[in-house]
Amino acid sequence: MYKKVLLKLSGEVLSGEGQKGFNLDNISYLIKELKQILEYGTNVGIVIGAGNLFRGREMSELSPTIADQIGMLGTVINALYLKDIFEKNGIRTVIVSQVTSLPSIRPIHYDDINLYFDAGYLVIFAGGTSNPFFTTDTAAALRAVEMKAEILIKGTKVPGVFDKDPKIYDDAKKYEKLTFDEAIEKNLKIMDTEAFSICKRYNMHIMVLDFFEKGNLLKAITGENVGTLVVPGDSK
Ligand SMILES: Nc1ncnc2c1ncn2[C@@H]1O[C@H](COP(=O)(O)OP(=O)(O)OP(=O)(O)O)[C@@H](O)[C@H]1O
Ligand SMILES: O=c1ccn([C@@H]2O[C@H](COP(=O)(O)O)[C@@H](O)[C@H]2O)c(=O)[nH]1
Repeated sequence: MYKKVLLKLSGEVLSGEGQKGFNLDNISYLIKELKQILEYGTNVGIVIGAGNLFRGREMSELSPTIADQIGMLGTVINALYLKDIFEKNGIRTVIVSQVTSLPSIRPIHYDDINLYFDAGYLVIFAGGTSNPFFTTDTAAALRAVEMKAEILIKGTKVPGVFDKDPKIYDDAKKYEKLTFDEAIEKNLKIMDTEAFSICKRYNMHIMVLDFFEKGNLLKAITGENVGTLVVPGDSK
């Protein structure tokens, strides 16, 4: 049973696949899945994407640095939205970020993260890495290492890592397990190379799973590989 995890959620978890904005059915599903693992006393940090609002790469009319800043602010909007809904549902939540000084957002202080967990809070890391040219996958890798998580769980809309994008290729084959080196060499685009590199350097295992499959998160917390594990060394 994992006791401290960083959960990276795609923004589309909040809207539904291919949708924009917020869908309350999706959010109540997220709350149910989260409550199951919080009941076990697992400390949860969340990095939320912003694909339901803005992705820098989709705003080609803008300069990349501006588009990416808008994308990072999208993650802040998602974090605020989630904090309020979580708290209305009994999940005490703190948002930390380096990109804003809004009244409901605290700065990231390493010394405080464990205090929040010890006090029973879920911690949302908003604002990505605070730098353009990155994505929230890289932010998730950084925050997982910073909070000393036991594993980074990427909750997404595909059931794991495949040899090619399963949303495009019907004959894509899923890996049960692979190494960071294999993921980087094969340029598997489920996550950024930067995210794999950080996790490799700091021995942070990753589990990629289909977040839309009921019960997957709880199974992952109990150590069951319900998607694909990305690990250092020999994947056999
Ligand atoms: N080798 C691969 N294995 C699995 N998925 C892959 C692969 N290559 C590309 N993908 C695609 O990567 C996507 C991962 O999406 P992710 O959860 O990171 O959402 P995102 O769109 O980047 O996040 P957000 O919605 O926050 O912007 C999947 O939808 C899948 O189609
Ligand atoms: O460190 C970061 C993280 C994110 N961005 C920008 O935000 C959007 C949304 O993040 P997703 O990971 O795509 O959900 C991303 O497209 C970037 O434009 C960033 O610049 N730096």
